[in-house]
Amino acid sequence: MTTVIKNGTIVTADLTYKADVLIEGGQIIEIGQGLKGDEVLDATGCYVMPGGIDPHTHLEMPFMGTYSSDDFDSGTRAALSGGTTMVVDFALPSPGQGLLDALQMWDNKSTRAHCDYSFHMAVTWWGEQVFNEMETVVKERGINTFKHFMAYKGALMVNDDEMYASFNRLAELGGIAMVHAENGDVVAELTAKLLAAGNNGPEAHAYSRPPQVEGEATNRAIMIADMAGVPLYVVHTSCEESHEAIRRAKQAGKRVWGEPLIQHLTLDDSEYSHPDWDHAARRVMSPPFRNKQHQDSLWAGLQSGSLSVVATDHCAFTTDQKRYGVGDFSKIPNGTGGLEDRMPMLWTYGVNTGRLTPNEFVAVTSTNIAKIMNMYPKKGAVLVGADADLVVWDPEKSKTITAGNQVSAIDYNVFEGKEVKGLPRFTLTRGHVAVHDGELRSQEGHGKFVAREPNSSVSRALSTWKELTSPRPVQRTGIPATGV
Ligand SMILES: NC(=O)NCCC(=O)O
Ligand SMILES: [Zn+2]
Ligand SMILES: [Zn+2]
Repeated sequence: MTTVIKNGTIVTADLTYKADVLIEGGQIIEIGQGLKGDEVLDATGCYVMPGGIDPHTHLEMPFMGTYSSDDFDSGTRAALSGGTTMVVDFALPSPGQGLLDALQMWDNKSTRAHCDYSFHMAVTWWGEQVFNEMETVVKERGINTFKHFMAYKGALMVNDDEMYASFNRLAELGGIAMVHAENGDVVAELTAKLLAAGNNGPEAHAYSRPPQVEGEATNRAIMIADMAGVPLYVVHTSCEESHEAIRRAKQAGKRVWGEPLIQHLTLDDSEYSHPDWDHAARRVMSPPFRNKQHQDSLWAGLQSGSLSVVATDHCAFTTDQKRYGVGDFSKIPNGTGGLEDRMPMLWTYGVNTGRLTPNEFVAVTSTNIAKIMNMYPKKGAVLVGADADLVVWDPEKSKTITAGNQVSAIDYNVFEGKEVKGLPRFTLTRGHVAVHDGELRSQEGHGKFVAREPNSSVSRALSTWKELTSPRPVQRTGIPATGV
């Protein structure tokens, strides 16, 4: 059985051209003119692009006394309905739990996935077991990215010595270090001070995490990664202070990537001043939403290439869950949704405004992610032999985002009321048409785990450079005798 996408314009990270795409066995088998297939998808007036990859999701994640409400079933359905065909979720050991044990839990949850997925591993504590199991995770489980939380003190946070040890181990294994960059010690102090002063509403969450805590931690992580000789990926870059550190590092030749979220690009901190407690609490996430100047900085980063990808950090809690924090903002589960809306929101606010070209859109939503995480061109490409994870994008199709029509399991949407123009006509996951003219036809369990090899070309280049420039003893003649 073959499927052909006809009459569309292919848009990749570097090319735009008219051609048909023929698919068989879940892969692209031919690209050309006048192709024929058993099933025909008409892409007239549409762009045929690599499906979106969301490199940062938390599906059914145990966090702050509860579980995020979208699981691998509803979360991946939401992804597909918005044109995202792959998610990379975080396997998160609780402190003291082994990495392989945690991975087993994520393996069990992800059997319900409707689209392909992969995992990052989180390092939430440090010890011999973690050191040893990292090798198995990389070499046998196909996971090459490891996240470190510099915030959430007393829960997930790791200290500098632990981070340095883990980064060194990753450099040996050919992996990539990731960080949630906020200074957790300072956040804890500010939180206590705000609560003591009676500042307990959701707006105080933002006061407790100013841009400086993110800028400081980003810079610290960059320097530690440089000393360990490991590439670094900074998740949810939300402000100029963090972007500036990344920009400076890149200009100095360091291997660092920054990941803004669609929420930080399009929603600002005025949301926390809303008179309705629920409205503000639903938008509590870390880092918090920032002001317009920070947003401009993030957009400029995407345009110039100092920031590399756009994610969601999808970690959706219901209003009831958010209410755990009534009277104490530090108990509001941190996280927002966005899986379903990332692609249409970025197209509307990025491409339709002229901030991004369609090719740049593909780069930051898919291709750059596949390259950084070492799964290109299986994913993130429209090429013969690539997986047929594709979105047929109708730039004229529009809708108003509303929780009433969303796939996500929660009862609100942080983008409620936003008009988006640019939506999928078809979304294909390994050739299966999961969205057909707006109708969701996805299949539970269709999604497969995508293994990612270590030693990407960037990792290899960096280790070559570090080896070449490593400290060496000076060869001397005539060394004096030791004094007595
Ligand atoms: N970002 C957030 O607030 N929640 C999800 C966990 C994390 O990534 O920090
Ligand atoms: Zn985080
Ligand atoms: Zn996250």
